[in-house]
Amino acid sequence: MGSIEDLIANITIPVIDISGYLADDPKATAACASELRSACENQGFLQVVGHSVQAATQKNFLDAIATFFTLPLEEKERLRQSKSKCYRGYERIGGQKLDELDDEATTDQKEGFSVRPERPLGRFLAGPNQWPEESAVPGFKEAYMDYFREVHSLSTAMFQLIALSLDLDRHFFDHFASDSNGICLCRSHHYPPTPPDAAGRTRGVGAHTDFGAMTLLLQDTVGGLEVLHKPTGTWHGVPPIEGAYVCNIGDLMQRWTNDRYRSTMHRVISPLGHTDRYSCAFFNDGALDMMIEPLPGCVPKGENPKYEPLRVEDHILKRYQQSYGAGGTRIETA
Ligand SMILES: O=C(O)CCC(=O)C(=O)O
Ligand SMILES: [Fe+2]
Repeated sequence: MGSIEDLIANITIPVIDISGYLADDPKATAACASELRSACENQGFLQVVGHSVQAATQKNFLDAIATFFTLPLEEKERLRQSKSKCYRGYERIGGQKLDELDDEATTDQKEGFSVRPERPLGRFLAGPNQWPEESAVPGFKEAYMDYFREVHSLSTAMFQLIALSLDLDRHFFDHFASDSNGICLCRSHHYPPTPPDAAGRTRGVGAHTDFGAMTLLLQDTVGGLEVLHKPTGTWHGVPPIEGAYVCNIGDLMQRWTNDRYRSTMHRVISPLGHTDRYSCAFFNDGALDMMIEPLPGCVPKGENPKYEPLRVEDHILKRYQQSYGAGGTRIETA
């Protein structure tokens, strides 16, 4: 048996090439489903390469968000999320606190911009997006929406692969992943660098698990995302692979699979020196009225499910209230 140091040194985040699956090759599909199953049952994190999102779409998008974040704060604040009544738009540094491990934690040192499917104002999270003037960041909205469409389509394909990995019908999650009332969120982030003389390591995003079912994260080449290996309590960097998606299971999917697939704690350490980091997380959390109850195939014979059925809206609303403060539904009208 190896030592604990060997174990820790050998912890890696698997990289899965899904090109064969996307090309409908049955053998490659079976291999991808099996690799995905193992990643979801163990680390709860993987990186996806050979996917369908065009490199040019990613590049235009990353360029567009970098330009957006250089706007003066007053201009970005005009699009602030709290004004939108539906969690869309700009979030200044410190707008969200995600650390579940430390009650005293400082707020996250990141700014963000959130876009969701365009909807009339009404239910929780429904409403119009907020955009800067076209002249302020030319091409921003178009680059964002092109990216949104492509990553949403990849997310649908990933849910089909998750279905196959659980020996379910390939289309089992289609309704969840592509419902026209779905509450997807495409949130871009900017992590300003920590000055070299700043004491300690700065929290970009505090330790947390994701709320929803599955996240697809595009990160640039700077690095800083770390994943917790619970048995040893050690943090492991997710090495940036240009163009790849970091894919992770969220709390809703952990519950759906009766704890078979893992929603793993992760955090971001701010970049040091003079480098800014940019990333974008795409969360596909189904539609508000959907019920999540442990999948029959995930409950061992003779055992009861570990969880009661749960409505997506009840779960997501609670997590928003925790991370944005008790006034999770607080609306600023100014
Ligand atoms: O920016 C990153 O690398 C991760 C962001 C994240 O974990 C989140 O938005 O939930
Ligand atoms: Fe996260």
